[in-house]
Amino acid sequence: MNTKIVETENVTVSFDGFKALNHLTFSMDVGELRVVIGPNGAGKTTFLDVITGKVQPTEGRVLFKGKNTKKLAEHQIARLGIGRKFQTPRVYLNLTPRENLEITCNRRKDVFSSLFSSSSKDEKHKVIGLLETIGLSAKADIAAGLLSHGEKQRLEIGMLVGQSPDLLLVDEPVAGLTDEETYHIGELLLALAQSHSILVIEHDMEFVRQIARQVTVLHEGSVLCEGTIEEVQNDPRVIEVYLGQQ
Ligand SMILES: Nc1ncnc2c1ncn2[C@@H]1O[C@H](COP(=O)(O)OP(=O)(O)OP(=O)(O)O)[C@@H](O)[C@H]1O
Repeated sequence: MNTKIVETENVTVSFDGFKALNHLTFSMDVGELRVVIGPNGAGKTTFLDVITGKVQPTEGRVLFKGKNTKKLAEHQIARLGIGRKFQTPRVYLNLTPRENLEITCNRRKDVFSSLFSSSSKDEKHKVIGLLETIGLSAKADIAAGLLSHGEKQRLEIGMLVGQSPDLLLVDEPVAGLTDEETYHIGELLLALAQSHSILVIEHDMEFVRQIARQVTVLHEGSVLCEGTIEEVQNDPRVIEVYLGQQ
């Protein structure tokens, strides 16, 4: 059995000759929670784009659960078991959190049949469990548009989890959140990490300290260093290119 959930081997992504990723070799284990940090322009978003197939490597290869994703379209890679959370929440604001979750737990149906056909008992239980996990049971039946920014972020994370992905990619989930909301997102990711592989990109070092086990630092499209948060924070190279500027 392959113990790696995702691997990039010597991946380069060139945009008109500029290398956004430069011979990037990275891997993470099944079940791991990994945080990726790095200065602006280090290649963090491109790194997620190359994993999801939004961008093709110019050189090198990407493996998901041991399978080379080269020939696959973005939606096919998603179906292999990757859920991606973008920076801004993408939830249906006119629907309630419960309805938002019902739609995503039931991906084979379209939005209308999900809403107007009765869900099975199992689906209803799954949604109730997810509402609890994301801490929105008390707000399950109000319009999602009335939720705070942090609650919307938690709802979207719940929607991704409802699709039962093997790997969750989470891009800067706490940008623009209050300290309290940031803490809630951290606790949620830690709870989800007990049963999912999660890769988080983040700038907020307080948040990184809350959730991080293993940290990867990207710089100029390559891995600058990897280690525990203490190791990374004390690495002179990281202080020079990143932490010293914060
Ligand atoms: N489609 C593109 N065409 C040309 N250059 C690009 C493209 N996408 C990204 N780049 C460049 O590649 C480099 C890496 O970008 P990327 O967005 O991956 O960095 P990042 O680490 O996510 O930065 P930030 O922290 O600011 O979001 C940047 O210099 C960016 O300008």
